[in-house]
Amino acid sequence: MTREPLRPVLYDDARDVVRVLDQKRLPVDEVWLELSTAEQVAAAIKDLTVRGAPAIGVAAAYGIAVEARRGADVARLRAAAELLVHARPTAVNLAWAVRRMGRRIGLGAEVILAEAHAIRDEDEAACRRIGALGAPLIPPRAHVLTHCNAGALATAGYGTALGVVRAAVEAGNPISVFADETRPFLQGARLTAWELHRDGIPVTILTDGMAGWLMQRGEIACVVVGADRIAANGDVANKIGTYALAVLARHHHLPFYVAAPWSTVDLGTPAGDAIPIEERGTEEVVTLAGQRIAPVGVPARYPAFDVTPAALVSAIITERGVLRAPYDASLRTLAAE
Ligand SMILES: CSC[C@H]1O[C@H](OP(=O)(O)O)[C@H](O)[C@@H]1O
Repeated sequence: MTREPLRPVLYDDARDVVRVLDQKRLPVDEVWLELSTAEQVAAAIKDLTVRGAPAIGVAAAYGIAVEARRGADVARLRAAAELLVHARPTAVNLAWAVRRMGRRIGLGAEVILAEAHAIRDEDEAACRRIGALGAPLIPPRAHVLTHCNAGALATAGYGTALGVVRAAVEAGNPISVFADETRPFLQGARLTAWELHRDGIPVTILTDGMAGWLMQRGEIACVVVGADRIAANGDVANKIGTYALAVLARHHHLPFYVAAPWSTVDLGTPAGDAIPIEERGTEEVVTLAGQRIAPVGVPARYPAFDVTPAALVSAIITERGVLRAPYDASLRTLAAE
């Protein structure tokens, strides 16, 4: 059963607030927060209240629009843009959205809000197109492995990797999903499982590290993940753990697909080694639901993303088309269109 489409970032025109579904609270509580300043939106991006490359771009766009609608002058709007663009470093969608909004600063609140709405609407349309182009790649009755959450919760709606899943199901392919829990924020166990279960799509949670064994047993047909930044050579930054899945998929001769809107492609970054990788506080690693799980005094690491070399990517599914290697050429060709 498919319910009301899930859209995690909305704008209330009547009350001039940005409404975000608090993804720290899912799946236990569905809590909507109302944000009225750029500072509040930046904080919500930083603490993963709203997360996912396209979703944080949409949130930042509305963070500038809400300031404009509440009377901010050009100086304040530029300060808001500067604050928001630095909220997280890896997902290029954030900088892309803020840069696009920056070109509207000075043109009036209605023009600015209309641009934010356009960014939101275009992203959901891109996700639906990605789904339509990606669905035919999924084998009949496949068990699809995904990592983190590249679903409606990570976008304006419908999702990228989960958009491919949704479109395959809508096309009548009775697939099911294995969702890596994706420590430490548990985007898979908490968010992907919640949104697919909500849509009646079969989903099974795996702990991180199980996928290799299931691949070895022939229980996984393909991998479909999202992306936070795709470099000009096709290298892909995505949630930490993605690279390991790409290596395993290659070892087991399984397709490894990346689904992302064109706003995630960054032709200004030549290769993956130039993508800034966010290092988050290690409190998230040594605690689980607020409970300490590691000895005090033992250090931890938390790079929030890794980079999968283009050579391990079977195809990049965008709304402009399905790209194949060599990606430097295929990305350049689509950019020129
Ligand atoms: C559709 S992009 C989703 C992308 O963003 C996630 O990171 P985070 O949850 O930290 O924002 C992850 O890398 C997903 O693939």
